[in-house]
Amino acid sequence: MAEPAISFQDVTRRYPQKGGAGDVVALQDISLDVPAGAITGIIGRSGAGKSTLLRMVNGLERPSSGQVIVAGHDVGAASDGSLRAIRREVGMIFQHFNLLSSRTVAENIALPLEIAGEDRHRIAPRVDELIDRVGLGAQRNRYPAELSGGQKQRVGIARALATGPRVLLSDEATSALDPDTTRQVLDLLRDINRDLGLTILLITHEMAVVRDICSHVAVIEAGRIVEAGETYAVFSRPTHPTTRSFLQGVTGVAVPQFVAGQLRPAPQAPDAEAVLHITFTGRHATDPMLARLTAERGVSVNILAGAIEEIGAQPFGSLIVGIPAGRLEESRRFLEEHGLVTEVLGYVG
Ligand SMILES: Nc1ncnc2c1ncn2[C@@H]1O[C@H](COP(=O)(O)OP(=O)(O)OP(=O)(O)O)[C@@H](O)[C@H]1O
Repeated sequence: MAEPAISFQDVTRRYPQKGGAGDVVALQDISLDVPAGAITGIIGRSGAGKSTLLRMVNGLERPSSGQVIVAGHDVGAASDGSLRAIRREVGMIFQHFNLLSSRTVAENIALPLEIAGEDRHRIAPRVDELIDRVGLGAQRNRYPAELSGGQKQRVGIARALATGPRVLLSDEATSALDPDTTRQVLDLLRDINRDLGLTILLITHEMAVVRDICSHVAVIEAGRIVEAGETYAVFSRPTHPTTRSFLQGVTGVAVPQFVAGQLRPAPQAPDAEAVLHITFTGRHATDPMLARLTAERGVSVNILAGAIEEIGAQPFGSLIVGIPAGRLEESRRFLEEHGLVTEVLGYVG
């Protein structure tokens, strides 16, 4: 396998509390490889440790123990000089854009080049190229106050790309934007990833962002990574309750209210129905397996909720169905043998 762009190795970060009340453990024993050239999402709730993790990549935070390796450098152990070199390799964009209000679009984008001591004559053409890249030709000489949120984030992206980094960090970059603008900014990030081969590591609390652009995902909860892998695999077979709860919002299916109120952990009556969550993935996503279950095995299937969507370019379907409890095991075996993933949510009756 190719060398990861970023490697977190047994990283722990503690913050001492005032008054000697013991340490806050923001991150604990984090080990994670971020593949080069991919878009990786770290998803977690507020306070889970996302920002702390992201800020370690450019040395804004240092681990209490463990190592963060970026492009072969141990960031936590880096001297000020090598930290400057690492930061040229790592761009960052922010939820609230962090633009300088007294500078125009072009001047904001030029800033990192000026700081890096780039030759004046080389700055102008580079800024033009970046403005083109993010589609802000008409806004070149405007000030941040004259821009929409989406335009401001485009400036942020152009500025982050100015020094030609290999890694782009995104700190909730679309959280302050409306859904349409979010879509456009995510599309831009995906184009940049594809065209420049840039590694993107983003943090978010929205699974829709992960679904839409991340090839890899890690779920963080109370300072620990509870699940990680390729997005499609994690969406297909989530193993941790936190992942499942994040997925509920984006896979479009929830147990309907009239069923949820009656669900029990075990069947009570001889004619009870089992409520089954079925995930259809990859080449099986559009197979008519439920029709075959009925036709070939004579099992009646009661569809309660369902949706089919795309993750990456692959179809992904979720259905919630009712099946006679007495036929449950046989039906699950049939569906699983044909590549579907099933989970029993409970019983009605
Ligand atoms: N400088 C600090 N001093 C003390 N505690 C801190 C410090 N920075 C972060 N923490 C604590 O570490 C934990 C993780 O914080 P972090 O900001 O990384 O979470 P997060 O997932 O990014 O949350 P959010 O989505 O709300 O920004 C929290 O309990 C937070 O209170």
